[in-house]
Amino acid sequence: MTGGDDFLTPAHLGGPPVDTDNCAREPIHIPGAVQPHGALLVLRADDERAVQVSANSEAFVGVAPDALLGQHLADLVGDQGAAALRAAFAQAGPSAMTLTFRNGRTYDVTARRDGELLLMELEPPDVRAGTPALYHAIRDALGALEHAPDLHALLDVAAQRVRALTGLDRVMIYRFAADDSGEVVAEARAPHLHAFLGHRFPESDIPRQARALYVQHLLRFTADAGGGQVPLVPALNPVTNAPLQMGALVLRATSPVHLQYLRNMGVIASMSVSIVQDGRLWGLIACHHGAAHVVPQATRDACEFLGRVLSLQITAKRDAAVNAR
Ligand SMILES: C=CC1=C(C)/C(=C/C2=[NH+]C(=C\c3[nH]c(/C=C4\NC(=O)[C@@H](C)\C4=C/C)c(C)c3CCC(=O)O)/C(CCC(=O)O)=C2C)NC1=O
Repeated sequence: MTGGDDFLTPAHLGGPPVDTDNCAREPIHIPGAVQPHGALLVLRADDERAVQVSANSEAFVGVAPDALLGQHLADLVGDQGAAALRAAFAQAGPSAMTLTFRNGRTYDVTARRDGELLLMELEPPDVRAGTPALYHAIRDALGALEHAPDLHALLDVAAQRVRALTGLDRVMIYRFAADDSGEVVAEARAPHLHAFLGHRFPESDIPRQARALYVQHLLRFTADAGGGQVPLVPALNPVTNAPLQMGALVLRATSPVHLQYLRNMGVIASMSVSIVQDGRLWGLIACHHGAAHVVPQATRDACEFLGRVLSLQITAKRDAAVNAR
């Protein structure tokens, strides 16, 4: 996804307010801000020096943006950390690691290269990362998905297992119809919550640019729908002279329109994992929580993995049903 004339100018660059008439053109991939539970550092690949950072950098790495811009990778994480990051930046996709910064603080870091830029997303470390309990939960979920007898049972199992893995209040399987409206076709929820199962929602609830982004990037997460957002400094990336492309970033600030939608539903934290079939968004694993909550990196990665397995199993169940005729 790029900027282009089919998107509005971002609000932080003087664009118009987003409303129900133009929200399908909201440039959600270039919000120019991150969610406050993490921090973003962007370095130029050529010289490994910081060129754009989130305004909350001092709270994370102990250096305010003005002093941080221009600093070298090794200044931030030492030579050993820099070597680990170089190996990560050389990978095709994102790499997850835990690093201790020069100020003595340790973070879960998601590192990736995007063209001429090196991106580092910092989040508070996850105590469950790499624990046997997480691996057992993933392995058990895999087995349950593979042994589901039909599509209906498969979707129920997926909702139950993601809820068990994350501890979120509600996990739904949301299936898109041909007209891109959708229906909640499976649900695992806390007993005190009313059911969304069987409810249908209009196409506009997940507009076209969001659906397009979600085919490319399989997981998005909002830790606190009332938590505000932290701008990038400077607003435009000095290497590209354009807004930073943030569609792949888990810290990407969520559309304010969607944040209002979540608050109206009494939902404070939200996560969804794409279910993709034949290159099209078949549906979502849509998760809600009634309080601000950070789903840790390792748990998010496990949910994204289960989403990929679910997509494959849906294909397998569909093909089995066709062959059984
Ligand atoms: C139980 C049913 C149920 C439904 C149907 C549901 C919808 C839903 N909307 C989502 C995203 C967005 N919606 C809008 C815009 C609008 N939404 C509207 O209703 C109108 C007012 C509107 C504009 C006029 C935008 C810009 C985004 C992109 C946000 C971003 O990625 O930055 C997501 C994925 C994100 C997530 O996981 O929370 C979900 C899962 N979530 C549920 O639980």
